[in-house]
Amino acid sequence: MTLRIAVAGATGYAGGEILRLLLAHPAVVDGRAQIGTLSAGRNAGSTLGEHQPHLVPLYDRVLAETDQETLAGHEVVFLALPHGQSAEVAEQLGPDVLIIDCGADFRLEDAADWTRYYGSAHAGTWPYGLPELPGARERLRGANRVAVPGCFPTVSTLALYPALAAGLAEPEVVITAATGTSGAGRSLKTHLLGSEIMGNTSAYGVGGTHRHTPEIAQNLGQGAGAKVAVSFTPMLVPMSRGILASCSAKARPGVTAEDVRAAYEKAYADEPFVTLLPHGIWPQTAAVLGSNSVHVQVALDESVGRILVLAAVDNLAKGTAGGAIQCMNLALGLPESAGLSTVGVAP
Ligand SMILES: NC(=O)C1=CN([C@@H]2O[C@H](COP(=O)(O)OP(=O)(O)OC[C@H]3O[C@@H](n4cnc5c(N)ncnc54)[C@H](OP(=O)(O)O)[C@@H]3O)[C@@H](O)[C@H]2O)C=CC1
Ligand SMILES: CC(=O)N[C@@H](CCC(=O)OP(=O)(O)O)C(=O)O
Repeated sequence: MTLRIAVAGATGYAGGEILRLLLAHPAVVDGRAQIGTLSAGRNAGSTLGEHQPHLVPLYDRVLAETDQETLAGHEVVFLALPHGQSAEVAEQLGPDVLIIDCGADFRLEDAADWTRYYGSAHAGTWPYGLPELPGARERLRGANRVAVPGCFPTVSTLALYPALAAGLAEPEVVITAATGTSGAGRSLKTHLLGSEIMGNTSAYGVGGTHRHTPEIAQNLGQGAGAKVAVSFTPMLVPMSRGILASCSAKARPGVTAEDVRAAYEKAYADEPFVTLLPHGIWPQTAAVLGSNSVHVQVALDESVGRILVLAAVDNLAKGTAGGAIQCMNLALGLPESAGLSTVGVAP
C-alpha cells in the first residue's frame, strides 16, 4: 500500500520545510509514500510555486482548503498551522490517521499553563515529539498523534536535560537564545520588517512571558524529578534560520568539569542527531543549517560555580520540520534517521 501524506499549512515556513524534507525522503523517492493534499488558509486556490520557490517538483500543485474533506484519505497528516487551529482539524480526522502537529496546541500537560500563556481553553496533550528524552521513543513508536516541540524548547531541553537528570545542577536555569526571524512564521509582522531587523538585535518575550517558558520547564522538570525554575530570554538577530542558546545552571557542590562532560558524553553517545562537540569547538548556527543536528558544548565556569551549555539548532529543521519527520519515522516504524541529514550547510 502506498502511504499518502498531507501537509496542512504548505505555504508557511514549517510546511515548506516539511515538504523539502519529504521530497528527499527514501519512502517518497521509492514510491512507498506519496505527497497528497497540500492545503493553506487564505492562499487556497493558488499554486505552491507562487509561495515556495525552492520546491520545484511541486510547483504546479493547487493548494486546497484546510478541511475534513481535503485531508481525508491520508495515512499521515502534518499540521503546520497557527496556534489554536490544530485541535479543530484533528477532531475531524479519524483516530487511525497519524497526525503530527507542529503547533503548540497539544504540547503542554498543565491546562492552567496553557491558558495562562496562550489565553484559550486547553485542547489536550499528545505524545511529545522529542525522541531524545528518556522513554519518548517507546511512546512515539506506533503513536497516531504527535505534538512536535517548539524550537526553543527543543534546543534548551537538549542543552540542559543531562545536567539536571544527572543531579549535577540546581533546578534553576537561565537561558538566553538568539534566533533567526523564520521562527516567527511568514505572515507580515511589523517588528520583522527588513528595516527593523537588518543591523539590529532585540530581545522579546522577556521577564518570563514567552510561551515557551512552561514547555521548557515541563521538559526539564521531568529530567530533574522536581520543579525547575526557568528564566528564558529570546533575542531576534538578523538571520533567517538558526538558534544559538546559551544555557546555565548553578553547579551542585563538588561537581567538576569532568563530571559535566561525562554526563553529556553518556547522554548523547548513541543519539544520531545530538553531537557533543570536541573540546574547544563551540556551537554555531551555520554548522547546523538545513540539518537535523543539534550541536552542544559544555563548560564549568568555576569563577561563578555554574554549568554552561551552548547549543545550536536549525529552528525549521530539527526545531520543527526535521523533528516532525523524525517522529513520523518512529511512528511508522521506519528507520528513525530516514530522510534526515546530520550535515549542515556552511558557510
Ligand atoms: N517557524 C518555526 O521556526 C516554527 C514553527 N512552529 C509552528 O509551526 C506552525 C506553522 O508555523 P510557520 O510555518 O512558521 O507559520 P507561517 O505563518 O509561515 O505559516 C502558516 C501556515 O498556516 C496557514 N494558515 C494560516 N491560517 C490558517 C487558517 N485559518 N486555516 C488554514 N490554514 C491557515 C497559512 O496559509 P496561508 O498562506 O494561506 O495564509 C500557512 O500555510 C505554527 O504553529 C508554529 O508555531 C514550530 C516550531 C518552529
Ligand atoms: C522569532 C520568533 O518569533 N520565534 C518564535 C518561535 C516559534 C516556535 O518555535 O514555535 P511555536 O510557535 O510553535 O511554539 C517565537 O518566539 O514565538
